[in-house]
Amino acid sequence: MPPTPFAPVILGNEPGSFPHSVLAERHPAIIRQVRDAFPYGPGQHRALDELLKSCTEGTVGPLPADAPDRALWQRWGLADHAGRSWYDVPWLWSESYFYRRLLDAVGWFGPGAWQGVDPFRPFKRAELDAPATDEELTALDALPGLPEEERAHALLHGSLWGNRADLGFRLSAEGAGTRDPAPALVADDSEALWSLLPPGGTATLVLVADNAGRELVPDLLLIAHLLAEGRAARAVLHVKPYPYYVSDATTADVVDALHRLRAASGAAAGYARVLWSAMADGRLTMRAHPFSCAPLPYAEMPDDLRAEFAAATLTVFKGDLNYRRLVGDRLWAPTTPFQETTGYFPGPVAALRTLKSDVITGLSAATVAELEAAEGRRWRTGGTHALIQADVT
Ligand SMILES: O=P(O)(O)OC[C@H]1O[C@](O)(CO)[C@@H](O)[C@@H]1O
Repeated sequence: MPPTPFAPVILGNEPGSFPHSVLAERHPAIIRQVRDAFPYGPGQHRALDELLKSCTEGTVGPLPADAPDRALWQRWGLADHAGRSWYDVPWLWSESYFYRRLLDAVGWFGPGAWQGVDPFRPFKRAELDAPATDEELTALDALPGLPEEERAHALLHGSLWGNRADLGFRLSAEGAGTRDPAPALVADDSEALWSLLPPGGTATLVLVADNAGRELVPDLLLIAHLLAEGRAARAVLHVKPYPYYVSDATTADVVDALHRLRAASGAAAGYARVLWSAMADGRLTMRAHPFSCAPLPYAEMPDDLRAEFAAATLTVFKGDLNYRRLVGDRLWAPTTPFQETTGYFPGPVAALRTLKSDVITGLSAATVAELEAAEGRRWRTGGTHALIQADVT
């Protein structure tokens, strides 16, 4: 076996760093926004106050004694991290635990009247209902006349750039895009990806979703195209079992997105019909595995999930957080081959991601030099660059 490459795990304890700003500024802002969005009672306000104090100045505390997932979290690192500063434990862990505690504070896990009320729903709904979503759905009407390969390319890129909450259907150069051209991809293994999904094949595609709203809609459109054109015989959409990282997609968000598509006119409604019937006959299924919200890299996934990914023709991970979990939330040298960091993965795997955190692998030295000369470190976190990477060996 080749030696496992090493890179330091990212922590949030360096003032001035991006991870530190997420813990020190973004998390308090999220608490403020959630508090403003709901008519919570005194108990919830008190719990939010306590969380705010704990996550900014305090230490990681235990889960409530009756939490249904207490044993799971103990195994996922709570036993080791309890009592330590939120800044000194792995950043991925700290962020995940923040969302878990936020749900406790607002009563998501119940019992009680607030059980199952998603504290991020107003933000997700607003995005789905925005006029920009209408524009993006209308843009689909340009697709039906195009050759299949061009439609597949446009929808793959729509799903990729949807991670920036921007469908941006970028048709090939001669296509009818009205937006500014997308910045060049920093890595593009799309040929390898397509090689596993030929038209008329028998592929099983697993798509590990990221955000709801304007990312999930183009993800669903891509799945609809793959099923309709026989590039996938079956698709499995992995969503989160509970609200997470503000906008991550849950089952309820998929239902909302499908309703949004079904209510649209033109080509969008046609895609909705494909999806609706694929769900009815079992060609499209959903999974909400507990590990989807785990504070751990996928290298530590449980056996049942490993078996599921092993059986797929291709697993596609969407978005920044899933990328961090796929390759490991570490400060890799950017030229570390992607395939070296995903060597543990049990089947062919691809990532569609816009760059929103420091983690990066698989770039050429020339690309890194170019990005750094132009932008310093900003290209890593600004969400203006994207990649399609694949390990299909
Ligand atoms: O929605 P995405 O693409 O997973 O991005 C979520 C991102 O939010 C951050 O955690 C910051 O909160 C990123 O670094 C992270 O990976």
